[in-house]
Amino acid sequence: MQDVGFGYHGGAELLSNMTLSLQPGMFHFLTGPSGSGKTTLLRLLYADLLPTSGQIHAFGHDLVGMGRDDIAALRRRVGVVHQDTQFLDHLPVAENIALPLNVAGREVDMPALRDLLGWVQLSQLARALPPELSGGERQRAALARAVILSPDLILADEPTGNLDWDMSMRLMQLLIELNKSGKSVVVATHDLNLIRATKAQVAARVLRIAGGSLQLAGADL
Ligand SMILES: Nc1ncnc2c1ncn2[C@@H]1O[C@H](COP(=O)(O)OP(=O)(O)OP(=O)(O)O)[C@@H](O)[C@H]1O
Repeated sequence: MQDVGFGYHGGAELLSNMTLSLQPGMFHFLTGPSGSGKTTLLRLLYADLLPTSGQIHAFGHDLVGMGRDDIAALRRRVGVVHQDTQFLDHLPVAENIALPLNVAGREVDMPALRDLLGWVQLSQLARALPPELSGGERQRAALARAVILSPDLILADEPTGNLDWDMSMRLMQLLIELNKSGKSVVVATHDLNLIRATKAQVAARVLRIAGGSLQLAGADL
């Protein structure tokens, strides 16, 4: 993104002059105080919001002025784990995870789905309904759903928000594995301990939003 500015409803700019390049295969943290605009920046990255000024290019396309089909194609290359994960509560976990395939009009590859459930350690809960899951299980299901279309970029918004330390690190481990397999990962979090623990395992770039601008955080986290 180049010189991006954004304000909700055409109001005052929440984010200003943001220039950012997400490198393929890199792990990024996005940090900053509550209300600084982390979720807003992620939403700009998957074209859920359009910038008020500046340009955003993703996978060689300019997001501003993109048609609906192009945006749908872009979204298939970006997996999002939302802060407040929503599931269809009447459908079992496995079917919720497979939903993006159905939406994209693709066949469900059952062995691949079983592998994915195993990877997030939810095999035993494949037939459970979402309200029966713990917070950590929900977040792992959300991650599985975000990666089922094999996206190139994974955006996770406070994915460990309500989880205890062990469960947070388990989830981060999955994101680290994805990154090591070549995916770009962006994790929004204000948990500096989580950032430190992750940086001990993977080279990560830490970006901080402060006063509406984006800065590269130093080693002094
Ligand atoms: N849909 C919206 N309409 C108007 N204002 C909004 C909207 N969504 C967010 N905001 C405002 O924009 C600001 C940034 O919100 P955002 O959710 O991006 O911050 P954040 O850094 O992700 O916060 P947190 O860490 O608490 O999740 C806040 O002041 C928020 O009230």
